[in-house]
Amino acid sequence: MSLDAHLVVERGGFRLDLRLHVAAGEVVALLGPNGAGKTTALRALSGLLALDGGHVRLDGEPVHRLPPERRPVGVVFQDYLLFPHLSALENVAFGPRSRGTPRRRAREDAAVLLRRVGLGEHVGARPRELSGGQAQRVALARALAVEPRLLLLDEPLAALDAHTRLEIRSALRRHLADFGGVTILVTHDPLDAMVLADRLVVVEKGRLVQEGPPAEVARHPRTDYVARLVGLNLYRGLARGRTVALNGGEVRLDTTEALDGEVFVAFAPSAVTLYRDRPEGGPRNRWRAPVETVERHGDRIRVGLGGPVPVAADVTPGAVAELGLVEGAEVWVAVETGESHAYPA
Ligand SMILES: Nc1ncnc2c1ncn2[C@@H]1O[C@H](COP(=O)(O)OP(=O)(O)OP(=O)(O)O)[C@@H](O)[C@H]1O
Repeated sequence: MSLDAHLVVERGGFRLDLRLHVAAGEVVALLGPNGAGKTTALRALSGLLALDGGHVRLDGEPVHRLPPERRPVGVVFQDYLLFPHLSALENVAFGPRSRGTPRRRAREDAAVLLRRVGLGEHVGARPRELSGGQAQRVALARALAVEPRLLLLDEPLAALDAHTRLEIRSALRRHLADFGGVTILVTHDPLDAMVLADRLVVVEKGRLVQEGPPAEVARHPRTDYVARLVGLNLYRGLARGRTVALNGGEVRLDTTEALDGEVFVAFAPSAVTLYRDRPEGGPRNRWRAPVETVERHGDRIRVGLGGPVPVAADVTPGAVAELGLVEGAEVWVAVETGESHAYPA
């Protein structure tokens, strides 16, 4: 079971042009900023939007001319779209019923699926009687009930509170591991993507800008969006040996990799140290910058700095007081050489 798709869709001034090749059992997360075309891609795959060009093939068989209800595709929508007047069991049995499965068989299969997602006790419940996490699992069971070859998940955990999200994320991971077809997941949450996906596909302005295993993408972001997503500072600069000139040479960074030419340099906000006074040592990897933002980030404080090379730094709450980190204050920025790495642009 594999997916081979070339999705070309025009919507007003927007054009999606995206190629996707996904192997059986593989989970691909589609990521991208707002308006990048992720939902458009899912809708085109499910058949809710017609293609203006390209194709969708499952196991080599073209399905893009089939109406949505005849495609071997299961969808979990962001808000689940469960039928409010039907029980959990009837919601799950609905798809197979409308595809011609006899009522009794459809209900038996639905009961098995609901047990599998841990809802054996709730088969008779209406959606309003279910918690967010339970409704999410009904939606997943409903998508799996049509025995899809392609499973599409649109922000499947977005409607859940943080605690439930954690629990459902691990449950979803187990269900996806058992699913033999192709899964495509749209999410804004980097953690969902990192935990659930085998491969990330990043889309910006309707085009693929980067793809790869989550760890690889996280280590080597190629766009500002990806860098922000994985919480790294990212720059383009000119490398000569182990030194990279940023912003035309005003700021120089030493890196562990020796390279020549255009490179990306990435480092985590935790690799940045702030000082009130000029730190000792040579001229590299330190510069003066104004504080622009100060925000809580987990148990650290993330400080946004302007100046020649805008940078995010993570410091302790104590450092904020000690260094007087308020908007407009000027500090010295130093980047730990061993923690910044460079790779060809
Ligand atoms: N019904 C529509 N008619 C015309 N253009 C649309 C329509 N829906 C979306 N678009 C345009 O298509 C583009 C892609 O939208 P899409 O919803 O696919 O993005 P997305 O990546 O899913 O964004 P988000 O993360 O905000 O959900 C946007 O630029 C949007 O303006």
